[in-house]
Amino acid sequence: MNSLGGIRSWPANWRSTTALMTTTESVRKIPQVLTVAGSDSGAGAGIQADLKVCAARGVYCASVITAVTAQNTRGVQSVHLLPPEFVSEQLKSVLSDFDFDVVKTGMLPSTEIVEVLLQNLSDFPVRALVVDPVMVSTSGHVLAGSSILSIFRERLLPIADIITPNVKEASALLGGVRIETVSDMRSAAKLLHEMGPRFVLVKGGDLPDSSDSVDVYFDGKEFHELRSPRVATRNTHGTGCTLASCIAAELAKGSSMLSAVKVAKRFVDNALDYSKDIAIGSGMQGPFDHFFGLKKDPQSSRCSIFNPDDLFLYAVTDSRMNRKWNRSIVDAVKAAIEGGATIIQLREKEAETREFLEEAKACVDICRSHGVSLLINDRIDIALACNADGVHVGQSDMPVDLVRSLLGPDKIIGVSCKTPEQAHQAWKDGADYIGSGGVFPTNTKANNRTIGLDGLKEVCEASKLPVVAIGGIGISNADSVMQIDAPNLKGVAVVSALFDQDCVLTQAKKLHKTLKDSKREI
Ligand SMILES: Nc1ncnc2c1ncn2[C@@H]1O[C@H](COP(=O)(O)OP(=O)(O)OP(=O)(O)O)[C@@H](O)[C@H]1O
Ligand SMILES: Cc1ncc(CO)c(N)n1
Ligand SMILES: [Mg+2]
Repeated sequence: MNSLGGIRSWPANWRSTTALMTTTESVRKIPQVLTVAGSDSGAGAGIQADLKVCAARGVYCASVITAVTAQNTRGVQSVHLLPPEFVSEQLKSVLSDFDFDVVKTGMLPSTEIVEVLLQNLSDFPVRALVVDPVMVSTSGHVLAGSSILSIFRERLLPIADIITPNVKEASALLGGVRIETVSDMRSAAKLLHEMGPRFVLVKGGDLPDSSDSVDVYFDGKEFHELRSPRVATRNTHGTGCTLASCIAAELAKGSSMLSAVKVAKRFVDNALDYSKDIAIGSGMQGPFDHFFGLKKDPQSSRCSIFNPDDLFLYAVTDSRMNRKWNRSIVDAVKAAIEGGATIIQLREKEAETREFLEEAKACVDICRSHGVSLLINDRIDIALACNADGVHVGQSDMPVDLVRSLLGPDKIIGVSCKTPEQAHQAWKDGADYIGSGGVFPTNTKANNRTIGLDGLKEVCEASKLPVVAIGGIGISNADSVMQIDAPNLKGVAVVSALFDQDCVLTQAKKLHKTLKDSKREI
């Protein structure tokens, strides 16, 4: 938070105390969020959504209620504001007792209620503040009138770490500017950032005529467009509250802001998709199910999300080669990382499951200690069992949308694609990157059609996802691959060039240098 105390080290290395705390025998602190918001009797949005999201993400959530709404899937019938003094009693009660990592605000329906919130936050400083400036429900009902605009602009936004207005709210905060396109959203995010919040996310769920659902994130320097296919469903009641609470929950677990926002967006996508056909209530704004991922352990999720630049030097292991050179997978992986590999994939086609699992666990430990992500080829079961960072699948392996639903929103998924159509499908299905090739002929994969540099370029141009090139790439031709002039081509994946060699470390270093040099030339 900006002026109310708390820490100021966003975004680089902020970690909640919870994430850093070691557990002792008798005390285990779990991440804690406080939501200050309105009650929705239909339980799709407001306090009820916040509680469900935090529970689904493995985070404790306390709730201070600012208003009670009579609301269902048809709309808001009535709103009852709680007396500001009583909101203050609730705030004092929990803030003096709990050790919150993050405070998230939703419906703050009057200036007086914002005043008591500000007073309590200055009495009890918290580590981070997420402000969802709720003003109008998607059904069109006013939840906080224009009287709150000036205190929002002057006193609440400047102390927020992130604000998450939808397009109507962004427009209201900016005095009524028109926001009808993604470019308008970018301009709005920039202007809102000037009001003082450290990060801005303008949500595009309600943007007219867009087939993708696009949110615009601005950190004061760079914009990120977070884009996903729009889910065709009437069950979108509470998406905004869900997104902001999920951001708060991820921050409480120790995520950086951009990771938190990306995971939250994917959480909303997954929940909407999972619940698109459910029927609750008779109106046009149905709620959705936040617990689609109940089977998974949210606490075990990684703190940092996929960084496309990690595809730079992508090392893929091969058991035959390791046997030939008489080295273990673990030694091969260690040497590759020491030589500069930026991501590792274990590709074990013949290994016994038990043996593979043990090796994979050992590799996870090595990779974690070096901050390098580890993916498993094809074997979703092994990836889950060893808590790898993700998987890489081929076109005839398990479908990517199913892999995504099994692994949840925060694992990395890569998919091999030879054509623009496959690349588009990979994006639609929720992959994080594509591997494209074989670029050149290779002995590693027999009978594999090569696509050449032209084919690679065509796939890169069609792909909304970052691309890593694969197939017959080594020190002699890596430069020609990197020179194809595609901004989303992030690196090369290699097998023989590293592992069918006497010294993996030396080859990795050489290849890393080659890639660095060719990057400099581009
Ligand atoms: N049909 C959809 N498919 C995919 N994502 C969606 C859809 N509708 C909304 N979203 C996403 O949900 C999040 C919330 O966006 P939205 O703009 O609807 O917020 P809001 O209007 O504040 O929500 P609420 O409906 O709770 O008032 C955003 O990440 C947005 O992109
Ligand atoms: C109580 C409440 N808060 C927020 C929203 C925004 O969706 C809503 N509809 N109801
Ligand atoms: Mg909406």
